[in-house]
Amino acid sequence: MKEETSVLEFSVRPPNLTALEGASLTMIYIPEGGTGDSGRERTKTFTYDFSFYSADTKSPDYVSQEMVFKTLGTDVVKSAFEGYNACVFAYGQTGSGKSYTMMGNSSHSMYKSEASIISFQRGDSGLIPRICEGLFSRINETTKWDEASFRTEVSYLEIYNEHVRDLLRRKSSKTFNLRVREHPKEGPYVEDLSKHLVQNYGDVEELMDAGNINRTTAATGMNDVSSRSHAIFTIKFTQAKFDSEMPCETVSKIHLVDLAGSERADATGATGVRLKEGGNINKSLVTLGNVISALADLSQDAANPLAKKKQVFVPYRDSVLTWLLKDSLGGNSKTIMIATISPADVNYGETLSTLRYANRAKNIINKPTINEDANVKLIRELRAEIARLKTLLAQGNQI
Ligand SMILES: Nc1ncnc2c1ncn2[C@@H]1O[C@H](COP(=O)(O)OP(=O)(O)OP(=O)(O)O)[C@@H](O)[C@H]1O
Repeated sequence: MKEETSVLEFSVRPPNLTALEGASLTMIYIPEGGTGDSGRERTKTFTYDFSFYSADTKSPDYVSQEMVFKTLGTDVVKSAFEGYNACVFAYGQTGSGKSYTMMGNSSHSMYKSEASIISFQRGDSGLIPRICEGLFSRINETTKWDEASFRTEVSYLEIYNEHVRDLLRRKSSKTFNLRVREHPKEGPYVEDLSKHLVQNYGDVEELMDAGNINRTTAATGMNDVSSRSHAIFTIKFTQAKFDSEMPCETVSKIHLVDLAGSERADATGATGVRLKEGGNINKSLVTLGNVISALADLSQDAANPLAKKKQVFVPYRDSVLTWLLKDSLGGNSKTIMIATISPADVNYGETLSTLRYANRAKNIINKPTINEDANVKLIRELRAEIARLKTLLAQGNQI
């Protein structure tokens, strides 16, 4: 997706299957002699804003979690302070590193055992904890000088079989099957979703850990610690300050999304309940694909003013995921899509499909705007206009 806004990058995780290969900025190369169809064209070229290679820690091209945060996450923190909405979502087949990129290894340790939690390495934390930490470190810096006051709220939900579940509300009958509704001004939201006021990074960490334990996970043929649901961690960040002696308030919403595996159900050897999950997960992802395609068509149309305008319908409401992410897809948000791919040649087909999906997404143009009080904005603009007219008047008087 573009901006005005969006960055698209892909990352390659270390192999847990067979062969190891790498990726350059624009090329994924799978060597001759690898598994699969020998007549198949082996080299495909794609262009993205960034590519991150993390398959081999010893490689000179190796990119750490910290570097990924510095390249993408710091912009999300900056956008929040400027009053823009932001969204990061990770897309890719099961086991390709979506959860690792978004949450890091801490969440997986949670699923495994208490002992793993102790062995969790700080350097392995992903974008969500780093973005939250970045927000609070900047809040502390700013409040030291008394420049502004802040309010930060988080919520954490999962979409599983097209039902929304609150990952942070315990002991409540309203945890499952929450309704998605649409506010005329603020857009789609989840009714009765719990929101938690947080004062520091420690508060966020506690909630993240609780939510991760609540996430539905199930083993599949492809990944033992596989998340079969889409998870959305949302931060609502409000900043109040004085701008040219005028009180002003900005509100930004940051969605951090870990999508379920994008592979087809049959590729995982799934049966029964698992197949049903696969079907529903695909429904959300198919709709996401349709939304991305429709938006890409619209963007191409807009870029060509001479062409006859097509009637394009964007099917946001066809799935819970796309409805909730409506603003992040072609709307008021700075959106980053991260496509994660496996370096194993056995995953050639899925890798290619992920890269094509991401290639389509990069054509989308979002229109982010600063979310601030309309009256304060009007007064600021009028003041700027008065200042401009005064300057013109002064210049006129000099002639
Ligand atoms: N860049 C990486 N460096 C080290 N380990 C990684 C990296 N990427 C992924 N892994 C490891 O590979 C395994 C699978 O990754 P992960 O769970 O993030 O995949 P996923 O795409 O989220 O899968 P799912 O769709 O099932 O949720 C995990 O054990 C994870 O820690």
